[in-house]
Amino acid sequence: MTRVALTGTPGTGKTTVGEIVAERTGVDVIHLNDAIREEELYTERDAERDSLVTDLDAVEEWLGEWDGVLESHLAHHFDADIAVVLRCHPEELERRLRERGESEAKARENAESEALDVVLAETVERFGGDTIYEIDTTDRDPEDVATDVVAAIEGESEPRVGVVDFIEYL
Ligand SMILES: Nc1ncnc2c1ncn2[C@@H]1O[C@H](COP(=O)(O)OP(=O)(O)OP(=O)(O)O)[C@@H](O)[C@H]1O
Repeated sequence: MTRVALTGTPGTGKTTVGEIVAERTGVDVIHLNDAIREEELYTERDAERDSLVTDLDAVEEWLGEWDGVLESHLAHHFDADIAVVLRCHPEELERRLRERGESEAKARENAESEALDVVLAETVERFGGDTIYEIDTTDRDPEDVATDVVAAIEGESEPRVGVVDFIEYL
């Protein structure tokens, strides 16, 4: 097994898809956001944003030589053999986040970040183009998206970047 970074803007479906991939393949999946809280891998609490400031070095150390699927919007900040970047049209992303109970401001902020390809750009900067599998989840079932992720993990599909253009949302 190798290490896979499963990343994407919040709401693109990483947790949902990660769980399906784990069930289908038996591969170990770490939901990093949970681990950061449970293992106290943070430097401080950001009271204003009601969030934790991740200690990237502490996470790196905690991960050690672990192999499996690392699922988080921060997953691409750590070493991995391949990166899978989930994408979602900003309008659908906003809807998903609102349905999940996020504030309008938070949903809008994430939708704008998705329109600007922020996570993809960060992932390309770290991984280069040859080990990234970008997958559009818009109008798709999580089960179908999981099938694409498994294909990427098992080396049955080609790396690809540049599959969406959401800039008109802005
Ligand atoms: N392919 C999909 N189609 C429709 N809805 C989806 C899809 N994937 C996930 N969802 C829904 O969107 C919401 C967000 O999904 P999920 O929590 O898996 O996203 P996430 O990327 O892990 O977010 P976060 O980074 O905040 O943990 C959930 O309510 C989920 O049911």
